Amino acid sequence: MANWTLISASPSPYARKVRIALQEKNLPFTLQVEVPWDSTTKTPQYNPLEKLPVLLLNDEANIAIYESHYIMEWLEAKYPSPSLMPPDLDGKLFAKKVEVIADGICDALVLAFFEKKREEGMRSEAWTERQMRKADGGLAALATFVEQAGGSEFLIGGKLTLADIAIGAVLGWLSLRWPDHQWKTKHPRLNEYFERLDQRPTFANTRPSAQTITDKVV
Ligand SMILES: N[C@@H](CCC(=O)N[C@@H](CS(=O)(=O)O)C(=O)NCC(=O)O)C(=O)O
Repeated sequence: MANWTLISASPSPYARKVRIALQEKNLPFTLQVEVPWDSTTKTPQYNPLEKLPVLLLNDEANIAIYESHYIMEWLEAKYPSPSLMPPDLDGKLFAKKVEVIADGICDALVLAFFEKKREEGMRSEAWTERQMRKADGGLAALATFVEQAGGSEFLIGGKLTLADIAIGAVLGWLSLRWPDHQWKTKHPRLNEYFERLDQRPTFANTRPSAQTITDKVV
């Protein structure tokens, strides 16, 4: 096993999925915490898209794996046990669909977050409303999935999968970055599912925290 490094950011919901998966699969790694929005970040050295998470294999090939859903797929393919995917094809595809929605909520909220950082008079309310609408639609979909799972601890097949990790990551980030968002009130069962999931040790020890962005981003 090479000594792996995960380039992460303290609030990152995308990186948190990978942190949880690496721990659940007992794969040791060093956490390298960065502010990807500052010029100090190392991400451009490894990812042409200049985003984290980036998993550095630090081996002779000096391979960098990036894009969180791809890192999750890569880990599951290379280190299938313990598995973080349902055993059946439809279950696997559903878990990936849940990740698409969870990541999509994050994508929309990141866009809304930076729109709000634009100078007065430069912000587009219509753009922000569009992003918040996508996030609310995604949250409603996740709430429906949780309702359909009938209050079970895990979304699919009675065990932890990618679906739970993706949902836990977005809801943990929402709680940190959008504390006034009313999703907990609007979707109480989704919140109950999240609160229980977030007690799992690999969730409890990867909870997001705020970062200070120094550079002017927008
Ligand atoms: N689709 C990517 C999104 C990753 C992403 O947006 N990362 C942010 C940091 S965080 O939002 O996760 O904290 C980033 O590196 N942004 C820098 C940039 O977009 O230039 C993934 O899933 O890995």
